[in-house]
Amino acid sequence: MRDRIGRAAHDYFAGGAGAEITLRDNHAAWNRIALAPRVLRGVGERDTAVTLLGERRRHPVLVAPMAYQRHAHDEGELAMARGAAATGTPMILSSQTTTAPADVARAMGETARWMQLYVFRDRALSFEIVEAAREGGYEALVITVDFPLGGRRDREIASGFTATHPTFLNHGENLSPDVRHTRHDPDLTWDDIAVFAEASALPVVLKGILHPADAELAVQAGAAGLVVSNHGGRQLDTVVSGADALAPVIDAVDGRADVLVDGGVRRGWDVAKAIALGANGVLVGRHALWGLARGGAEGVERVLSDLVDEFDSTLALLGCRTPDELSRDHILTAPWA
Ligand SMILES: Cc1cc2nc3c(=O)[nH]c(=O)nc-3n(C[C@H](O)[C@H](O)[C@H](O)COP(=O)(O)O)c2cc1C
Ligand SMILES: CC(C)CC(=O)C(=O)O
Repeated sequence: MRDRIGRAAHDYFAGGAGAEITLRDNHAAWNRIALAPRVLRGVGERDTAVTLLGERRRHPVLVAPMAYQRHAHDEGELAMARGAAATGTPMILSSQTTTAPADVARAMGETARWMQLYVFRDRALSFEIVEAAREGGYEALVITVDFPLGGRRDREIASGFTATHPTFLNHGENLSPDVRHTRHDPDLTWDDIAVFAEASALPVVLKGILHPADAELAVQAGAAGLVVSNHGGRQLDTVVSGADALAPVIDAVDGRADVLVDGGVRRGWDVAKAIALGANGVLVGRHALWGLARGGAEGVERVLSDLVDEFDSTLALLGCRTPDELSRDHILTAPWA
């Protein structure tokens, strides 16, 4: 993959904060959960559909927002959108998209798209994103709340990635790590959330919640959903994984908002574990990105359809016909953990 996309882009995509302890743990944490199947339950007829933000979706998987996708493949976000749409997978478009939101919206067709929002010091830039979300028929605004500033990413610093494909916001200038990591508004607080909710007139999802007390504040701030996430291990090293943070957040939210989770999701049984713990949906980041880098839209489609097929067969093997039938009764702390 390094040969295909270059070392700097590879290390930007693959890398995490610090010594990447959290990055490694994100996938390992799913493997610390063991599954406890039930048998003889008549699972011939199954349906992977779930309800997310009040809408019925074919399955619980979404594509996570990821910046600079043209550095992974020439067709960037367009190919990601086509691969996602082919599998009925909602895509969350990054604020740092290298393709115009309107073009991505067209490529998504009937499949849902959500827009991710970074709140910059220059609020006008953020309102441009909100406007693009409205115009492109995006169905939710995903405000990322774990980025007061960029994490210290040793691998990225060592290889010095500079984003050279223009984003729809930066109107052409190259984005060095210094610019990338200091444009965000570090003074953002809970009070600001309502402003963007109002401006967008869209349901708001807060991405980057790990603490149950913050989950409570998110509900009080009017969030329709939240994403339990450590930003793919890219912000603060040694923070808890999404898998481990999930259950306390679900208990705190107590059904008042949708709860999604991300970090290290690669297999159908990872998805099943998230749903069994009580999540409504799961975001997939790098797993989809490597599909894009390997094979464009077809690569994305393959990765996502394999993941959903594997989730479907996991349902059957756990004795469930629908995601609703998954529960904490199906999971144990792994004896090997
Ligand atoms: C290359 C890359 C770029 C990312 N860009 C963004 C972004 O623009 N906005 C955002 O909210 N999260 C961003 N993230 C975080 C992802 O949305 C997601 O939380 C994370 O990748 C999930 O972990 P996983 O890659 O292990 O699936 C990015 C992640 C990666 C790997
Ligand atoms: C441009 C960055 C802010 C995108 C991002 O969220 C990341 O690299 O993790």
